[in-house]
Amino acid sequence: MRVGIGIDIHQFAEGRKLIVGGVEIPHSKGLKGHSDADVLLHAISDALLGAAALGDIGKHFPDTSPEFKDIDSKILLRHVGKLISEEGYSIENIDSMLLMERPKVAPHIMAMRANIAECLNIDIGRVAVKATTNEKLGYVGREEGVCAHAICLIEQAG
Ligand SMILES: Nc1ccn([C@@H]2O[C@H](COP(=O)(O)O)[C@@H](O)[C@H]2O)c(=O)n1
Ligand SMILES: C[C@@]1(CO)OP(=O)(O)OP(=O)(O)OC[C@H]1O
Repeated sequence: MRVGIGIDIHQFAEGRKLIVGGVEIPHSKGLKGHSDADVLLHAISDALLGAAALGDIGKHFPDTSPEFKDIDSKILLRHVGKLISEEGYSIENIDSMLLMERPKVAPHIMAMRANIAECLNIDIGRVAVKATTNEKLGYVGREEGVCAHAICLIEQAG
């Protein structure tokens, strides 16, 4: 068994959609990035790549490449899932945590888990998404940005 960790941070910006876990969440502002800035899917992608020692998302999807401009991060996560399975691994479980002051994401958690499970072709029961505010402290508390942490376990398939 191998463990992986991923952390991502994106800044809030006016005029952007707020997309987290592949779900568009109604809000006055969204997250800024080269891609759709899906902070949760990026943290999960990095955790999986880390578990297999395959580098990080910046290596696989450079933010200098026009190919990835405004890309749906579900496409990136699907690609990471494919790399993991090509290396002979299956995913035991993924746990993740969003640090986000606002808006409340609880109503969207099931949809996020379903998106992640679909991208990785695993059972939804293997995917957890949780959220906490930052109690108004720091950049998260000031609603300047969002942070996501993810960990995963993978194992040799078969
Ligand atoms: N963006 C968020 C943040 C939190 N939640 C949910 O609220 C609960 C309480 O958060 P605290 O930071 O006050 O502990 C938390 O356990 C989440 O279920 C949320 O939905 N969206
Ligand atoms: C996903 C990529 C590529 O479009 O862009 P961003 O949306 O800026 O995301 P980030 O988490 O900063 O790094 C990975 C990038 O390569």
